Amino acid sequence: MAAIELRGVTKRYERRGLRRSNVVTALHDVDLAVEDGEVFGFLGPNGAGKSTAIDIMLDYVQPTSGAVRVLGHDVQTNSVAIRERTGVLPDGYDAVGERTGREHVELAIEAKGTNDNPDALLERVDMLGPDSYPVEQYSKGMAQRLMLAMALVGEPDLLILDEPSTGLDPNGARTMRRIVREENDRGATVFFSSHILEQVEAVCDRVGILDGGELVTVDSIDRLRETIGGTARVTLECSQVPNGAPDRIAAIDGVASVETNGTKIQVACENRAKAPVIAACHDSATVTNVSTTDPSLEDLFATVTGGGA
Ligand SMILES: Nc1ncnc2c1ncn2[C@@H]1O[C@H](COP(=O)(O)OP(=O)(O)OP(=O)(O)O)[C@@H](O)[C@H]1O
Repeated sequence: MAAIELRGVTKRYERRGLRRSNVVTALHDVDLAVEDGEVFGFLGPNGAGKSTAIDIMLDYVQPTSGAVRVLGHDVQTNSVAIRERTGVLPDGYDAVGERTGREHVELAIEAKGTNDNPDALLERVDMLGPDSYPVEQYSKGMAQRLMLAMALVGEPDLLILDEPSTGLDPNGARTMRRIVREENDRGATVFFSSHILEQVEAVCDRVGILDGGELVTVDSIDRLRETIGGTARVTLECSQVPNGAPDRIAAIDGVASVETNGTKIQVACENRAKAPVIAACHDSATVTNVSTTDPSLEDLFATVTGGGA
């Protein structure tokens, strides 16, 4: 079963300007199915429509047209049933008020009617300790960790995390990745949007890339690498770079550039050309070391969206 299903979803907003108003299409005819048990990463440049799509999944915003089902329910007629089984980390949460972090977690437990242990939840996000003072004194990263603890209440079947790494230091980002994996191992579906491509690459089964309101691609990162290509790099260290080797490598289909530096040959090429490059070098020299890097998700993102990450 699909945990999240969007069919032909379009969302238009009326944007009121100082002089005149116009209509913005935030999502255009989006079809998407996130399977039960997946970790799905939702990527896209600023203004691509990611938050709008998430708000529609949570029934905070209604689509102009199209249908949305979450955990088997229609979001517009059954949002209460969905929210009971979903943990949400909203984008840009502003921690205000005099309640402590622990009190916020207790309220979330009460609202969901579960018997979670607040200390255990706070400990999972490394917030046991700073949990006892008012959240208005929290830093951005602390507020983000607290929101994550609240999202985990009740072992939700679905976690929807909007830009979960916002404000987190590297330790916080690692905690976030660990929790995403633990929740997924428990059986939860995790859907999260992010600009931080390494985060997505580290934990996601599949990614969807949204650009200008259109879902331009949905695939596993490995398959995206294969289909989109991008630049791989091969560095070969030889006892001595033989005459003619750079030219022979440059002639291989898919090779973009060849540079030599002392006993090193550095090659930029398409993924498919890596093996022939290594073989050509082995044929003509004694190779002492080979290292390769795949095109990064950042390269893929730039290729798909026609810009930078
Ligand atoms: N309430 C609103 N009224 C008018 N336009 C809106 C509204 N909310 C979003 N938009 C517009 O819809 C488009 C998509 O915005 P959205 O916030 O969904 O993008 P996003 O991918 O989440 O961006 P970011 O990565 O910057 O958070 C943008 O052009 C934005 O200006």
